Amino acid sequence: MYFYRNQSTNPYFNLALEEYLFMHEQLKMPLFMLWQNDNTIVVGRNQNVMEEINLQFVNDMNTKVVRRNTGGGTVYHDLGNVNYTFIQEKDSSIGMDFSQFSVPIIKTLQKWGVKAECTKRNDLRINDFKFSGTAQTEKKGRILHHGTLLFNSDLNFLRAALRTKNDKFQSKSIQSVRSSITNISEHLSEKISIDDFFNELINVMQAEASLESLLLSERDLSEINKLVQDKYQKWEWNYGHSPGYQVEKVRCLSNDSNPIKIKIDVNRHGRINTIQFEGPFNGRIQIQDLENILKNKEMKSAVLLETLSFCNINNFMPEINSNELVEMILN
Ligand SMILES: Nc1ncnc2c1ncn2[C@@H]1O[C@H](COP(=O)(O)OC(=O)CCCC[C@@H]2CCSS2)[C@@H](O)[C@H]1O
Repeated sequence: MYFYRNQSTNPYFNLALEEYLFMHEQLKMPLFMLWQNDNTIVVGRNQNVMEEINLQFVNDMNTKVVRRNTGGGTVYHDLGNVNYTFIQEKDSSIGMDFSQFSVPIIKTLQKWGVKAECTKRNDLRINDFKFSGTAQTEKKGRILHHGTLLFNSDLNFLRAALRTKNDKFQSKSIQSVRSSITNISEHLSEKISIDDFFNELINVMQAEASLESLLLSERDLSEINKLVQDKYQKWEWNYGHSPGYQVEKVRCLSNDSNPIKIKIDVNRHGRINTIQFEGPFNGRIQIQDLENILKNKEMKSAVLLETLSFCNINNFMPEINSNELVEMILN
């Protein structure tokens, strides 16, 4: 089996690398890769970012948001979380049973006296608390199966980043399955570092199949970086790609305690189909102008701010602060 210890912690690069390894015909298989992302939310292919994350917190904390190619829910990664990826030919023995990929992880934890179990959804749990989520995809007779391992992540940060408001969403997007979570390190009786954990996992894998290091060429790296530029760093993929949705939310301006109801219909490219404001502005002709001006604009801070400044909203509706309005629309 080929092994790649990916040292990059940049999520855009890492997801591009995974896609490249999976799609590249000439690369060698089966492959096992270990990697980490620094401070990142990773959403599933068919999810709506706006429905899954606390955008305000994520922006304030400079957390990156990136969409992956596999289905399933939203997870948080930091340097206390380890990711693994298997890429191999799909033989008939796998079928829909991906539990075999958790065997090395369960064995590694067993060495330290920790009993982990694989659920029907292929989550890994200790005493019913989840520490690993997995997802997979298949193409051209190959499968990619990957998973997270919470070793000593910041679980409070994780909960805050994934905490959502009570806004009403309607969409066909896949919802995350929220669970009670735990870090592996909480269950270890000896002091074991994340590097020890990496090394033990590699030892266990080595005992199962001899590992040969995979080397990437300059050409591979330049193709991966192209994928970063063209896809993984782009708003269009990470935010815009969500299935279309409608959201209804209630917010207040800081200088007015009357609630404003905002109804937004967003298409599958992240653009506003229609937007309606109800409340203190009811009946004002200018609000209809505002609703029209916002049509077809991306649900993106810079675009909305530019639109509002272009139409000089503060001249005709001085009670509205553009920054505040954009926050209300997006968050
Ligand atoms: N890092 C991490 N590990 C395990 N569980 C997590 C993590 N972050 C959040 N969660 C919990 O899982 C649910 C979502 O569970 P859900 O089952 O909906 O989604 C998943 O598990 C997807 C796993 C994707 C794995 C990929 C591997 C490499 S790139 S990402 C979330 O609401 C939290 O309760």
